[in-house]
Amino acid sequence: MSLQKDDDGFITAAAALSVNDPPPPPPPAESAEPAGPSDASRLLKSSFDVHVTLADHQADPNSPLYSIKTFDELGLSPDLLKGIYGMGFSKPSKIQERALPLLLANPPQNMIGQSQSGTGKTAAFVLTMLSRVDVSLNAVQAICITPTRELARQIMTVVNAMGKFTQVTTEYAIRDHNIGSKITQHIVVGTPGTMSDFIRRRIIDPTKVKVFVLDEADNMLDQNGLGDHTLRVKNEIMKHNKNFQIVLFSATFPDTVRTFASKFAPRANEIRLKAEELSVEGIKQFYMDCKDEDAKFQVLVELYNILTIGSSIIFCKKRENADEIARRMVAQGHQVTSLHGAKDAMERDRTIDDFREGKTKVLITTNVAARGLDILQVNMVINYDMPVDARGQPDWETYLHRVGRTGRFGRTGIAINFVHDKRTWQDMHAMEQALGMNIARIETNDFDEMEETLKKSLKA
Ligand SMILES: Nc1ncnc2c1ncn2[C@@H]1O[C@H](COP(=O)(O)OP(=O)(O)OP(=O)(O)O)[C@@H](O)[C@H]1O
Repeated sequence: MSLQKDDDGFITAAAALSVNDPPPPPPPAESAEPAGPSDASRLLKSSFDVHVTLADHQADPNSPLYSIKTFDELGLSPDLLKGIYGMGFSKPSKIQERALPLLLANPPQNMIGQSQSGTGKTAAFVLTMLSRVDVSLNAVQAICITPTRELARQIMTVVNAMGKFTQVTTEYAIRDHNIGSKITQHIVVGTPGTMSDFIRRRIIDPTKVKVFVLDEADNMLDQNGLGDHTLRVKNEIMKHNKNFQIVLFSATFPDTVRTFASKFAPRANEIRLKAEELSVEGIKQFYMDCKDEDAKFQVLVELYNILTIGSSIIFCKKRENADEIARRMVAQGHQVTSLHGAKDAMERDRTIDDFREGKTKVLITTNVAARGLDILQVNMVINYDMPVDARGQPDWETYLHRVGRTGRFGRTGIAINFVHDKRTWQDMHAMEQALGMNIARIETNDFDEMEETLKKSLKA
């Protein structure tokens, strides 16, 4: 087996896997307004009003946010209901309504759940973990793994907010987080490498684990990615305990991974989406035709000169590109920060916390931030480099996750793709074909038109 480090510092295994081998502040619940405006940069003031009509979306039968039930009907305990209502949730979304009765049923059943980005999958698996904990027993009973520390911290915020009125305790399994010699808290949330390390070193005793959750499950099972660690965690739990519930959630399940997922979580209840259902309606998608690679930076700067947007994320292919673009934008007077796997843990935490709180408004990053991040005020995503997989092929799953950082839970957002040569054109068309939608052109020579188009989309 050959081991290599991926772009974000994870050790990844190139060998095939066999299933038979043995606190940042919570995001505001209902507001899409940027938090805490500052005069420090021209990027910071938003001239756009983002109208959130959550009630309308939740009443529309075609929306993934629609449901016919209330949280009271989903079999949750009164303490958990208090936590949910305390977070400002009034009605379940479709995935919550459909998944929760299956997830909470006894005897426990495995679940493979798919739903569009920003539709509330986290609450579904967090409520499952919280519901299954026996608070009279001081032992790890639920384990959740997710690809990045940023996501682990975000999920923990949700666990703590939803579990606020329960006696459930929590701990992290992420790098550079201080823990004692033994974790006895009920729910542990972390990244796969650290989780498997903690189990191997007996910091976590897996014998009492009842629920094992994989968030961003397709990524966690990917044989070229984090699958090796994930399997190890599962096998450790299985050594001592045959009856635990396996819960897999993601917005995407490519066919290659789905087969493996079905073996990983046998006899699972499945909630699936068709390819044409994957796009989120509130996210308007565009492309900008740039003369060449160098011209992309000029277009980016112009875009930020004319637009005063809420918060935005710019995705690049490599860490070095993210740092370089950040450096050049700062030199031009823009306030931006970069985030990627080469930064140390403390800096990553500070960067994402500042961005979440609205202290910084532009995040330049790699695929480390492509999945799961839930920051409601993000209303623009830019694919400075189109996403491609390890073989250089257009990666539409990553595309969906990246653009899904905006348009959260019915909000509006725009996604802009930079294309500059035949190759990037082809990549963009591959996204259109895979997702069955059109990406509209934005004129790069006429800034007034550019501004008007984007403003209109954000207000739509
Ligand atoms: N029932 C609800 N009512 C109101 N808001 C909700 C509800 N459920 C979830 N939300 C909010 O919707 C946002 C998106 O939820 P979440 O992060 O769980 O999405 P997701 O489906 O996991 O997305 P992704 O695929 O990008 O990870 C969060 O801010 C969450 O607080």
